Amino acid sequence: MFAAGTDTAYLVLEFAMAELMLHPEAMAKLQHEVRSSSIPKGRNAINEDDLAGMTYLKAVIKETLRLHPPSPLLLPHLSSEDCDDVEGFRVPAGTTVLVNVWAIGRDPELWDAAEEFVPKRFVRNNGENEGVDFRGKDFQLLPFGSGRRMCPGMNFATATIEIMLANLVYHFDWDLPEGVEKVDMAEVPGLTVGRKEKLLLIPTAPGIDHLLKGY
Ligand code: HEM
Repeated sequence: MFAAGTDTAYLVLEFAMAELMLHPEAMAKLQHEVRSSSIPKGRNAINEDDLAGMTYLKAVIKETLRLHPPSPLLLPHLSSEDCDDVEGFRVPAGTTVLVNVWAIGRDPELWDAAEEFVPKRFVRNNGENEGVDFRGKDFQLLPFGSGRRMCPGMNFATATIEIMLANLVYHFDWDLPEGVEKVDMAEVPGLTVGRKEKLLLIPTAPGIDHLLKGY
């Protein structure tokens, strides 16, 4: 499960990079936030200590998890008691229940511009992160599930994705390979959903001034 969880974190990272390639204004905003952070002298990579103020980075990851939850139906659950009325349905004890968090994340009754990648929906006017979170309390955003069986790797996974994404956009600018016009967002359905095509991108170092500023 540990290896599977780590692979899942890479899936999210790949979807985040793909969405950022499709939305250059979001990539520019993220790079601005990450490259404006002050990294202590003698260190040239972003680490966990630098992430606290990076609200847009966190919003990009939340928005990626909203549109691309890697486990779109969570794991199967079993109802332990009779539930007489769930939106007009009776669910007897012992029923296998699948929760479609992919559909909930794209429900236009719950989200404005539900199909669009809009990270700033998770940033408040004062620059802090918007209250809706994926920690299992807000039922419109459940990429890690909710309750007793929710993902125990959530904090590890999000910290890993934040650090990897921050460093990728801090150190490099990214382009599509020659001849490729647009990132293909086709997905492979399954218990976990990944991208159909591998994401191929070309990194270029944008000048190293921002890396050297601490030296
Ligand atoms: C972005 C990355 C990840 C996502 C989106 C994710 C999502 C999930 C989901 C949806 C579940 C099922 C929850 C439910 O059915 O209510 C789950 C279970 C689980 N996850 Fe993760 N996971 C991630 C990373 C990780 C990592 C890194 C680890 C381990 C270090 C991990 C360990 C587990 C375990 C052990 C369970 C089973 C918990 C149980 O059945 O009680 N996951 N995860």
